[in-house]
Amino acid sequence: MVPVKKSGMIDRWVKKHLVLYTGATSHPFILSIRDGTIDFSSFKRWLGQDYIFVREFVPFTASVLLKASKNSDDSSDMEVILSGLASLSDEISWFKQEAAKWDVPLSDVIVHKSNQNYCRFLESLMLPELEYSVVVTALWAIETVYQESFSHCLEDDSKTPPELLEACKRWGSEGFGEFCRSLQNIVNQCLEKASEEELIKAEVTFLRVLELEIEFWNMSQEGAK
Ligand SMILES: Cc1ncc(CNC=O)c(N)n1
Repeated sequence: MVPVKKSGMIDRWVKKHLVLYTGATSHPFILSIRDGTIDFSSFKRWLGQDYIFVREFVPFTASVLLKASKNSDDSSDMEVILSGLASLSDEISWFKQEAAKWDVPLSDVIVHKSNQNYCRFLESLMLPELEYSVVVTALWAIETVYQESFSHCLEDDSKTPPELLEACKRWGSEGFGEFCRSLQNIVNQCLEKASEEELIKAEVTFLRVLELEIEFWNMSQEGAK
């Protein structure tokens, strides 16, 4: 049997699933920020819901860190994931400040169904039996969707409202892009060593993240349904 070449798996998956990937990274919600037509009530809805999501994302990232420390032979994996985890502390403070600025009461946000589904998915990935290769793929995908999305709002010809620039820079800037590329290298290395079964699980997980991200943007744009 001819062995399947597995290097650069992420690039290949992105190409293979380009329609879904673009659906998540150039969603109408993001395009409405980019062209300045966004309805601020949508932004406020996103803000309140994303704060809830990020609070759940902290233990998820911690669980990936734990698996990196046990499973990876490369200690730099742990350092990259730790830096991501550490930056979430600042991110939570930013959400609180931003919410105060926009009069979004974070204490009584009603968790929307799409957000609940996403948080439940994160919980399922925290189970100890889930392989490091699968969960680090999810981490990469979750971070990269935000990176690519918000970077569109910083492009030269974008008309992003000044009030939203800080949010866009948080994820769209070069620094966060560098972090996502480091994650991508980790994932590619991991997948080179993964079994065929793990590869399939990781690809399915990648696709599920894209779907959940699209649903999250839909919810932000369309409101409670
Ligand atoms: C729904 C969603 N996906 C990805 C991110 C980015 N990661 C951490 O902030 C996020 N904040 N929210």
